[in-house]
Amino acid sequence: MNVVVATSNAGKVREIEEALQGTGWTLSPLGGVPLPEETGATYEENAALKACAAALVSQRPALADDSGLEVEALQGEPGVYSARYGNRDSDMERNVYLLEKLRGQKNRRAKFVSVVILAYPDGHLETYRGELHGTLLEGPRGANGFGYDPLFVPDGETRTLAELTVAEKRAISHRGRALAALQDAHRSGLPEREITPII
Ligand SMILES: O=c1[nH]cnc2c1ncn2[C@@H]1O[C@H](COP(=O)(O)OP(=O)(O)O)[C@@H](O)[C@H]1O
Ligand SMILES: [Mg+2]
Repeated sequence: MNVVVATSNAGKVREIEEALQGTGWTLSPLGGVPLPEETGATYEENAALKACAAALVSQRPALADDSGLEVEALQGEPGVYSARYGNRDSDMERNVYLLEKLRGQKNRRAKFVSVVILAYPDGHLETYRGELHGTLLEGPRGANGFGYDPLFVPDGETRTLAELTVAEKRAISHRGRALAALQDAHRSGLPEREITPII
């Protein structure tokens, strides 16, 4: 199967390529296809917007991830707005913004959520979800990964996500789990597919 990876986030591309290595699928980059604005209120809606747009334009199956960090002490913020949190332009600035919001806060619990959608040009959608629970540090550690990885220590780990290799992160992460569920569904024959007309 030739699948378009509907993201321009280099960190996600790296993780998706590593996770799907064993599938035998050919993964194609988005190319110049512009992704729609994320106007949805949920990860599911945003992932569907991105995957459907890419599937329609390319006329091939397309895979999109919409994800975010939900912080307990901030009532689930930044959630679906993680990519633009505080209107800051870079991962580093968003990490600084988050640390400021959490200054003096004892409750550092948070979780990552990833929703992966595989959309087909005929309008079929497959949806997979993964979560990763952990705690947020008071300063960044590590240089791997992307986004909020340097602040996040998964439960059962002493290292941040940014101190793990791509394979180590995949084995436990929200995105790794969603992508593993996708592979399981395809290994055991094509899954029941939810039929949602795109147009
Ligand atoms: O695995 C992760 N590690 C660290 N941060 C993540 C991870 N997954 C999602 N995020 C954060 O949530 C945001 C999710 O962004 P979104 O899925 O809307 O679009 P994007 O693909 O344009 O980044 C990321 O930009 C990042 O800040
Ligand atoms: Mg989003």
